[in-house]
Amino acid sequence: MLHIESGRWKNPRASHRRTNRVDGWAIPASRDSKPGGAILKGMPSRWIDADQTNVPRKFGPAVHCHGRGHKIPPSEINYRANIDVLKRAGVTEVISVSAVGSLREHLRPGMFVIVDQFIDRTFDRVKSFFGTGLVAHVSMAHPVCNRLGDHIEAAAREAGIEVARGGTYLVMEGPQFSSLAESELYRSWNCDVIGMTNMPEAKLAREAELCYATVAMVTDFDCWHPNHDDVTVDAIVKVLLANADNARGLVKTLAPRLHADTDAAACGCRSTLEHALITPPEARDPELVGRLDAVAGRLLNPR
Ligand SMILES: CSC[C@H]1O[C@H](OP(=O)(O)O)[C@H](O)[C@@H]1O
Ligand SMILES: Nc1ncnc2[nH]cnc12
Repeated sequence: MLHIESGRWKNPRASHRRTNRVDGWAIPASRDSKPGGAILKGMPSRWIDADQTNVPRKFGPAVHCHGRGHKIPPSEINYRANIDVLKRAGVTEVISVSAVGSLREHLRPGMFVIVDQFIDRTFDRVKSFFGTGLVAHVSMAHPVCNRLGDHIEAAAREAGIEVARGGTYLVMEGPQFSSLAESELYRSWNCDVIGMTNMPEAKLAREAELCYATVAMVTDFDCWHPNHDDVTVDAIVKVLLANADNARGLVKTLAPRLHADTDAAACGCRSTLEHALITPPEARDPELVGRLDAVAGRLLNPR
């Protein structure tokens, strides 16, 4: 529902120019294929959704991946454009704040879960920046940044938020919610929470060498719990609104911690492409190489 990605930028002025030059990934043709609303116009002051999150200005851009007014369904989000534009903006850390259903008794609505694994059951989304003309295989063994997870956990505890560290997020295609048989299947796979948006986002963030973490805000018990009603949008929105202060509190507490982290630059997430490109330089498609100037610029156009 409220889904933002935040990070820090190195040089807002320069990134603004670069963003205007290439408006998202793959030169989007329509307004809806552009990244989420808050980042559309490219002005740094508009990227920060201060009215929604009170994100301190220096913290960086916030992107509503469903667009303003929640008009874009999970399958239609241009995940590549969102990540590409964040990379162009100089963002280095992406934190996804996502509504999820709980698949576990102990993960109750209102709790925040810092997930550390995903099972990707989506099937109708483009999942890579790479492809014919330049093939890359990055590791997704550990899909989230543990360093960011540590900061989020510490910030949540400081802000007095009930938080669980670790958990597996099942990403379903949607937009319909799960059947009872599906919900039970995911529980039997030891999944902890379920949502519709974190894939391919986490994969693309990894390809773009961004640190990525998810704060999953539990809003419901999906449809498996005998003592709770089946999930509805109304119920989700109610829980989200009741927890908006916690989400704001977390972001506020987190921002100074991230800025003070002198280990960030050496984080392993920043070099995931190092041994991932398999197509030799002479066989690469120049057009694709050109489009990858932000995502893989560190390797393709070393300074
Ligand atoms: C509003 S119900 C379903 C919707 O909520 C979650 O979105 P997000 O991850 O952006 O918070 C879920 O994944 C669905 O897209
Ligand atoms: N039960 C659920 N299933 C899928 N996505 C969700 N987002 C919030 N609750 C959800």
